[in-house]
Amino acid sequence: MAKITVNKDLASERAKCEFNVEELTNYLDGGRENTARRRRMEDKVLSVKELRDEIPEEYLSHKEKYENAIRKAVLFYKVQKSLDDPNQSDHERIRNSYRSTITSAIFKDNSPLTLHIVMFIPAIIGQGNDEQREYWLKRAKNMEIIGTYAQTELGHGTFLRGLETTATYDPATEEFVLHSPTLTAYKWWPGGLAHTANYCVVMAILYTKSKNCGIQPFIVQIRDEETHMPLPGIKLGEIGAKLGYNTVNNGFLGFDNHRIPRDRMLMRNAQVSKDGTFTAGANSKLTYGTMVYVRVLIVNNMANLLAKAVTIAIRYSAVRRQSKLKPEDPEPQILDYVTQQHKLFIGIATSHAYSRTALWLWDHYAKVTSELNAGKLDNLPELHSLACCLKVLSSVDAAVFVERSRLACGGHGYMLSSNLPQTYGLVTPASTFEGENTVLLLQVARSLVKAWQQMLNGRQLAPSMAYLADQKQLDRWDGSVNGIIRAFQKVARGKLAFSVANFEKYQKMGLSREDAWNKASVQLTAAAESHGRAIVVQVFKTETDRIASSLSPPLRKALDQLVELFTLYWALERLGDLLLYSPLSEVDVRDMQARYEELLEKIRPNAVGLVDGFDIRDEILNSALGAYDGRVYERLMEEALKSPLNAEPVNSSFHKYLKPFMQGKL
Ligand SMILES: CCCCCCCCCCCCCCCCCCC/C=C/C(=O)SCCNC(=O)CCNC(=O)[C@H](O)C(C)(C)COP(=O)(O)OP(=O)(O)OC[C@H]1O[C@@H](n2cnc3c(N)ncnc32)[C@H](O)[C@@H]1OP(=O)(O)O
Ligand SMILES: Cc1cc2nc3c(=O)[nH]c(=O)nc-3n(C[C@H](O)[C@H](O)[C@H](O)COP(=O)(O)OP(=O)(O)OC[C@H]3O[C@@H](n4cnc5c(N)ncnc54)[C@H](O)[C@@H]3O)c2cc1C
Repeated sequence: MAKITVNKDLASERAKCEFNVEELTNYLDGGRENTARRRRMEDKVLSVKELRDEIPEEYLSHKEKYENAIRKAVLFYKVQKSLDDPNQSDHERIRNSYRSTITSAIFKDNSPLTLHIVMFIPAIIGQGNDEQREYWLKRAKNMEIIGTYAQTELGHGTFLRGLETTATYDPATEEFVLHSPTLTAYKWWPGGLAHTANYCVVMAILYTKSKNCGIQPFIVQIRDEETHMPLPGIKLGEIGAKLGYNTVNNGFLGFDNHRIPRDRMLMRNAQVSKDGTFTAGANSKLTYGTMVYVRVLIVNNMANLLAKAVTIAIRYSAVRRQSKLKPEDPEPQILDYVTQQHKLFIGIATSHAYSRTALWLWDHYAKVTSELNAGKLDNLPELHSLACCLKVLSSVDAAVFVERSRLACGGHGYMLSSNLPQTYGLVTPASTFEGENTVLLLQVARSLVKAWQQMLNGRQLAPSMAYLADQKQLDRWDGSVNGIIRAFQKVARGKLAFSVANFEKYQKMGLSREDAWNKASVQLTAAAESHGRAIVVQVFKTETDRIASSLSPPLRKALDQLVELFTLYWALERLGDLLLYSPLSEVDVRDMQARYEELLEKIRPNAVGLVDGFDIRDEILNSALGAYDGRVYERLMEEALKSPLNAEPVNSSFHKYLKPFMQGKL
């Protein structure tokens, strides 16, 4: 293997690191064997040269980007399949891949098959009865058919009960008639729907015996399996260029009285019999299960995308020298500016926080799902609330800290060759898709208000809300991590109590329950956000303590510093709340600020080691600024030279427009 020359600043950063980077990687992967397995997979995928782009994607046309993405998606799927361990259960396969970011090496803007894997197959698993699973899963998993999840419409994304697509049962032919009565009823957004999928799970309002039976899932063929032409009665297309996700092939879909057989309604929960009799499921919200699943996955996805962005920004900050700290000294590495450390170290800590939280949530999801399969529904509301609030917080934080990583790279962060703009394009839609964040916070608030009433009635609360029942005030400020976690719980409790009081006050003032809720909703969403913060700091601390106990002291120390930094960062961000709801004094604030600055200083020598520990390969980072060797300027120039405009010294537009214009001839 050719020896790589590493930028000397990066090399000296690596020499300074106080812990063993490989040990950190193994910790993040969940063990040495998992690291080895992940690397083997990456080696294998990256050895396929056809999966690499000859021309940077950004110089392709919209159409070429899609065609190139499909070419790679097919090949990538085959390589992945050849590495698959058939003995793993679906649950193990997903859990074991939580650190896999190899997809990013192939697609800068995500794959057109994402929705097939992430929603179509899970919808069949979650919504299909045994017979339907048997038939459709085999076809979907073998890629004999490609599907997506078609729920959102041009007129409605959030309000599912307001969807306009109808599925009307016709007992005479034992068929459902799918129809889009208006333009706003067109399905709009589903990934892969435009030109990739030939099937989809369509969420539509079921009518049988002239009754609205609510939203139900239907598996619908939309294109011919041979010719790929849209079937009669189906209008399909692409929705156009977007901020990101441009290779995901998001599409639109309209139905003109399109008929499908009765057995195409996914009938795990609710059923329609041959004569049109509707049997409701145990809980109508089980129909929303696919969304809960994806919300859980998003938390992990956010942690991985943030790890990528912060790796790029930290390495760049070690290489980049700018300005002067002291007049007599040379220009320092920008990583030596404490403001730069403040911008970036929180990104490292946040990626760890959500990576831990995602695993914790995934295990909780798996437990509740197996209960649901056994007919026990008691823990569904808590799971829904947790998935909503952790999806919201992880997506908001990832978007903020990815963008901050980009800004921290100055002008070069604006270059597509840094891969930071595209990474932002991948994190920011997560605040919208799978439930718009404000709307999901209102769902969390709804569950908190309910819990509050249960507490007042002396009933036991779900574990993640149990802290609400602790009525004891904090008698003194405890600035330890555990002390701050308790203070965050007091903040969440206090804000909830305040918003419930206002909600009730508005009703007493004569507002209807709905109007009072709307009027109190800014406070309610703030209480929901605080509840989420309390959960994340607590899970981050307890899970790190639990898993890191057997690590070497230097690594343990570095992880404890990240947990403390994360906790202090949010305490300082939420000073107003803490001053209102905890016995925090001005002196305590000064102490916290001093400790925060001390932590930045302690983390500084380990910063490069910490991001190296994420072990994200250059091919996955795809960044001129973030490569392992730190050849930032050389790579920026190499990438610049790939611009098609640099292929010729004089562009034809000079002779056509500029020259006549400058010579007054145009
Ligand atoms: C660590 C392990 C991970 C490993 C990872 C492995 C690697 C794998 C690769 C992963 C890649 C990751 C992902 C990245 C790519 C993602 C691509 C995504 C593309 C996007 C797709 C989409 O966006 S699909 C469309 C999504 N749409 C939405 O989310 C719509 C949002 N709207 C709603 O959900 C609802 O309308 C609503 C909840 C806002 C309101 O519904 P409704 O009006 O019907 O209800 P109410 O408000 O009246 O509430 C009634 C009652 O129901 C309860 N409830 C609501 N929802 C649920 C639910 N889902 N489950 C359970 N209960 C629910 C609600 O709380 C109320 O209860 P009450 O008791 O009455 O209070
Ligand atoms: C990249 C991307 C990929 C997507 N992929 C898919 C897909 O594969 N399949 C699919 O079906 N959908 C998909 N979607 C659609 C996505 O799920 C919706 O955009 C999302 O659910 C939000 O709905 P909306 O766009 O209708 O927003 P709206 O609900 O119209 O939201 C607009 C504003 O109104 C506010 N608002 C709405 N309702 C309330 C309320 N009750 N209280 C307070 N405020 C409210 C929101 O907070 C927001 O500020 C995708 C979207 C994106 C961006």
